[in-house]
Amino acid sequence: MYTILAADDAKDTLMLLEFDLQAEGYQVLKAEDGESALAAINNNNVDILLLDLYMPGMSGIETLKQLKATPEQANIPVIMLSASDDEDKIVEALELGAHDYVTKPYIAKVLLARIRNAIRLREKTLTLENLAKTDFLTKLNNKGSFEQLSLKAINQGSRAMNNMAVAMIDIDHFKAVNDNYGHEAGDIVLKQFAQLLAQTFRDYDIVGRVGGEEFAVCMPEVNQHDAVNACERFRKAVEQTPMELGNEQIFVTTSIGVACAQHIEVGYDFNQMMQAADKFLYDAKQLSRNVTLSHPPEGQEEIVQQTPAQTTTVNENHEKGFVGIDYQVGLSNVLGDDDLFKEILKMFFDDHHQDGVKIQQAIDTDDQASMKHLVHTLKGVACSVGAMQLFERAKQLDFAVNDGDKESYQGLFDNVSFELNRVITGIKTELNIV
Ligand SMILES: Nc1nc2c(ncn2[C@@H]2O[C@H](COP(=O)(O)OP(=O)(O)OP(=O)(O)O)[C@@H](O)[C@H]2O)c(=O)[nH]1
Repeated sequence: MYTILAADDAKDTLMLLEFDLQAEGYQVLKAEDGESALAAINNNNVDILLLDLYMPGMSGIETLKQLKATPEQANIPVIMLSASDDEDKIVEALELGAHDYVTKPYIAKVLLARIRNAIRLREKTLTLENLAKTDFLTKLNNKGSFEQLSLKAINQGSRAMNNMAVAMIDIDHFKAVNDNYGHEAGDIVLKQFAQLLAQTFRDYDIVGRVGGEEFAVCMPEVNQHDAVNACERFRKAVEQTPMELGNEQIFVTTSIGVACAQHIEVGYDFNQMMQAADKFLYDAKQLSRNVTLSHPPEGQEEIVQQTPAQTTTVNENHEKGFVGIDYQVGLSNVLGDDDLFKEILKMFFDDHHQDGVKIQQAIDTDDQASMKHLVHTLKGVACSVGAMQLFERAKQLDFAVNDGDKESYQGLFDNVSFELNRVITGIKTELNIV
């Protein structure tokens, strides 16, 4: 149902308008001066404003100017009502952005037709506004809209609002998803990830996609403890929720940085808070990934929530046993001794679950010797436990290391890391390692 606000100082006109418009099924709000009209627009979703030119206090022209100066309200169509034939005023109103004008006493049939016209404009404008605010792929708020809504929450709620938290959320090793499954599959993962994000947070949290594989949540009225808990709930949900890629399911993980502020006031620098959350996200990526990181509450250690292993994993073989491992190949290497093979897998887990972090460090510090040792060892043990995909990927990186082809290290390593995470998580799950 459309809501029409009628602003006129003549009570009889207001009554008549209410009667005619309600009969057509519109919801009608009434204001007797410009100030009350603007207040009513602030507090309601007004679709059309019928605005008298001459009112005591704030005139129709002044009210129109203020409305057009408020970005979120500037697109509400305004139909001026005028008993005068002051053509200059009517022209002025139209030039200030009024959609139409109607002379009083009005003819109901004509006024209703003009309102229907204005409603068509309103619908088109709302559609365009929504398109401009929405991320085309995930249908979440885009970056601009996320920031605008968060600022609005600060400025609207500031009198009552004590706390606010912002989380920056990034999918781990997303490039490897694209590389291994294709860009289209990457898009499907982004959509499902976004859906999970919108489902997990509260309705009044503001959720947006702020970069390629980067998302953000603004949580009004939340203290740090609750914000970190909410993010942890989401991080675990991601870890446990299969992303459906047609015949295949893959699992991804996510890293999260959370920044909080207390005693939020009008004009609070939201950008600063986003930057702080971004910094924690960066630290989370450096630390291990699949982790939520936030600043310490007064006098306490940094808040880190983490599961022991990263869990970027694909589980298409899950029901068959250890993910990413050809069990029969590994088993045959120990002459079919099942218990011994499981012990070896446990040793593989103990010795190599941090290899991803170590190799990344070696790349970052250009430590060729460590790189060579780590990759070569990983390649060898991957083969001996039957992790054949991991073996193939480590082999390619090993070649590049031997050739000193540094430019390709990071790309090849991302593939190794992705596969290593699958294998490590599979072993952890199958052997119930906590
Ligand atoms: N499919 C798809 N991929 C995207 C989109 N936007 C960005 N990407 C990809 O996201 C990847 C981001 O990779 P990186 O910034 O290297 O980060 P990452 O691989 O997620 O690794 P970490 O963040 O360090 O864990 C790039 O490969 C981009 O091409 C998109 O809309 N669709």
